[in-house]
Amino acid sequence: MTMPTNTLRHLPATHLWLHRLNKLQKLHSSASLSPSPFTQDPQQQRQQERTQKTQQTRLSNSDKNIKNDIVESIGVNNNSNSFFPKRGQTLELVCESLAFKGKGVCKVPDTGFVLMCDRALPGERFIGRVTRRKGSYAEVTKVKTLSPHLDIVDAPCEYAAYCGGCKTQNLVYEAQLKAKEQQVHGLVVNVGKFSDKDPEFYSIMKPIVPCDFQFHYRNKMEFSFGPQKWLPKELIGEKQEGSESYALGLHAPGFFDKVLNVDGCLLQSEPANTVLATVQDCWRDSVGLTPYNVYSHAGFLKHLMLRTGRNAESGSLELMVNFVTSSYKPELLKPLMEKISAIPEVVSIMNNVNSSVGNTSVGEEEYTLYGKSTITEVLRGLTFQISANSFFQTNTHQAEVLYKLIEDCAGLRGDGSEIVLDLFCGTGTIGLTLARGAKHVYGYEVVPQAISDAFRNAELNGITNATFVQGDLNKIGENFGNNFPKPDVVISDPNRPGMHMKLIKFLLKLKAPRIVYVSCNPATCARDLDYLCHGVKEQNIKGCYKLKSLQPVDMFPHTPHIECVCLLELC
Ligand SMILES: C[S@@+](CC[C@H](N)C(=O)[O-])C[C@H]1O[C@@H](n2cnc3c(N)ncnc32)[C@H](O)[C@@H]1O
Repeated sequence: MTMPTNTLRHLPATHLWLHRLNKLQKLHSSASLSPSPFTQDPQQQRQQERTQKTQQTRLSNSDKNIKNDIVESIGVNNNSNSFFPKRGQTLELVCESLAFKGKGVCKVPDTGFVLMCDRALPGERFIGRVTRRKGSYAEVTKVKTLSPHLDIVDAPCEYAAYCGGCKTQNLVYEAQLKAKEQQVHGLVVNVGKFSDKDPEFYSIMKPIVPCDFQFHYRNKMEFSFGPQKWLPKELIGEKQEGSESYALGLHAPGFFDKVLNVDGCLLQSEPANTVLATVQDCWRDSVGLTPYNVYSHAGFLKHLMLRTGRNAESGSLELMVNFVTSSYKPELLKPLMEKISAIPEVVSIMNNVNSSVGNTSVGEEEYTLYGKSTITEVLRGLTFQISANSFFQTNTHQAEVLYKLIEDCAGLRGDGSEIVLDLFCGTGTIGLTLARGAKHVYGYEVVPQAISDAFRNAELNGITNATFVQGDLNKIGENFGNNFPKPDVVISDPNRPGMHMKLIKFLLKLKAPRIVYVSCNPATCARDLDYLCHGVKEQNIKGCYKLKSLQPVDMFPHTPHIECVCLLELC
């Protein structure tokens, strides 16, 4: 768990406003943070509330239930009679732990009512203002730190306090790991209903696997263009005009329309930072390169996506630069391309054209402007070709660790006699790494492009015993399972909502000897483990699996994300 010294290098505070901000923060010695780091005019505030309302109504019932379960996982059953937080009320609070989205958990003394606070760290004492009540808990905004957490460190990134990416850069890494481990423990006990009084519990729950590299670990970053730089409240007076106010950077936390201009990101590779700095240097001076406006839908540049891979033969880094634009006008990108293609690691410049009013980065059309259309990456000895929109694990180094754990849990005999079912297979990476020791791998995935990538990856690596099928695992019918033999091992790697009840029922009926459940959301993971092991009482369904091990893995230091690899064996 060492941090390479070069990763601690501070980005130079290139902007006057950042210099001033750093100074201001030092003066206030982290004791005086404004309720919101970003200014909001009333119209913006209303827009934010409307967006959040829409997002809330989109939450499915199961999402709502799991949120309540998560609050329970903090160890409190909030009784609404015990405490009615009023909007605007200020309270002195102590942050106890971190919960979903990295929010700090605090409890009202005496009643134990749960309050969640963004960017509050475990052990920190602060004054919080109640912003809204959300079902069984309320949200507070930090007004002033009274005493900081003991494990506080200087965040190496100058944008850390404002950017939506990193939430805990100012917490020493060991404390980040401890907080993540505690979060998983709470969820497994309270949502998963596994007792930590059981003598076996601590041999099942493994300590979290740290990430060797806490910076420069991301192989893919997406930056957005915007017509206005989003400034912290303290520095709003320094607003710039004209093209100088155009932004290229990361979204302010929770805002799809506000872009914090950044010159570099400590989570991506050094060559990717060189590309970003090169684009920042010249895009505002180039004629016709206007940023896309998410309200008026005018403008050309939508996103800049940077992917870092490795040349399979030489092992050297190679970079793909992908411009997402609202129309196809390659002549406008020419001046940028000339500068970027001179960077030795850049082997591919792509243009995804997305003319829809939505702000997604996948284009209806894709053009290769320079070099090749894919880059390669090596994982567990296999070579993968990655196109601009392919899904690939975003931390390659830690994916090696994760996939080794998955292989160990799968426990294939290696004699080529066993069948593997790889659910939510993406581009087939897990299944393909297991195919060497299996008789046949069957992968299921909803995205058609990922399925064609999986077939191409199989071919590239000379793997002939893998079949990939496109289909929605939330909509499986009675016939699902008729097209493949009974598996010896099921790998299930769903995205954040976890597994649909239809799939849980299918697995309980299928009764494969082993299930390796890989999860990027410990809350839905704990819920699904409960269903598979203890059953679903309301539906009179019995569980038939025993949890043998649960291994949290830190794939994304400084962010709230936690990955878990769980091994279940048929009782
Ligand atoms: C966490 S990723 C795992 C990808 C892959 N196992 C890997 O390690 O690279 C989850 C995958 O599930 C797919 N997915 C999401 N919902 C799905 C559904 N309802 N049916 C099938 N696949 C789905 C996503 O497209 C994504 O590729």
